[in-house]
Amino acid sequence: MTILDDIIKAKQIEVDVIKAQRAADNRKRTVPLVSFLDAVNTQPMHVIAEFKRHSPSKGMINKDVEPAEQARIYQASGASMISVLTDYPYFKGTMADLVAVKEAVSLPVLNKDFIIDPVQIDRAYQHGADVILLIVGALTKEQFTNLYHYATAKGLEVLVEVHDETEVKTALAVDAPLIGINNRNLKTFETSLKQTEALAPLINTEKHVLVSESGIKTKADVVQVKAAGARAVLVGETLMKTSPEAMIKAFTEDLS
Ligand SMILES: O=C(O)c1ccccc1NCC(=O)[C@H](O)[C@H](O)COP(=O)(O)O
Repeated sequence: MTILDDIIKAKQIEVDVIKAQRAADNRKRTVPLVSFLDAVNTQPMHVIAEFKRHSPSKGMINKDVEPAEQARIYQASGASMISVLTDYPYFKGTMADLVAVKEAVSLPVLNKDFIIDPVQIDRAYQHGADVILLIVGALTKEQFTNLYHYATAKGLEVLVEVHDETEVKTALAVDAPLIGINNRNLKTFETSLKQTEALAPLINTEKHVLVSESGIKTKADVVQVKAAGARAVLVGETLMKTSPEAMIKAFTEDLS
């Protein structure tokens, strides 16, 4: 059993609750969809800045920071998208965090959660997400393919997260434009940028936008994954713990 197995088990219970409450929740999306992919060729490296209070690997990261304020700082500092973790049991995030962030910024907003059912995609859409995450390793190939097409049919963009060669093939089978390689080993929690270097050659990075996720701490890390073909980095802990202004600036400037 990995932490991902535990999270998915808990998610099934959450999905049952969402389904039970669905009839009472008639929230309509009131905000336009904002594309991440449309702006991807405007600069050599993008920062996807994550609002992440807590994590299974690190425990409490920052309980004091407020989501709308943090998102405004991320946007003003040059981030290209804001990622909001909405899982509560393991990350202490909520859908209210997502709504607060979407209201605070004009950037695209990624709903980072562990999606296993279309009701979660409906919920993300209703709460103003522009992009959702699908973790290939959390789904069967059939589940993944159905959820992928369900989301894109609603106009959402999908960040398809992979951990190994088989999962890369699954992402390529739907021709996913946005593929994230997660550098975190979900058994040991260790992060290694070698994961991006190992899997990137399997992906045509001219055609697919490659995101290197997790464990990005320094400018040297960004330079390393860029050399492997990444066009964006997804950064959580580093931006929640240190000065996000200086970090985002350093991660995006003087790169060609
Ligand atoms: O962060 C964790 O401990 C974690 C554990 C199990 C599943 C997912 C997990 N994190 C989700 C993420 O993908 C990261 O929040 C994201 O890539 C940012 O990572 P970092 O910059 O290392 O905070």
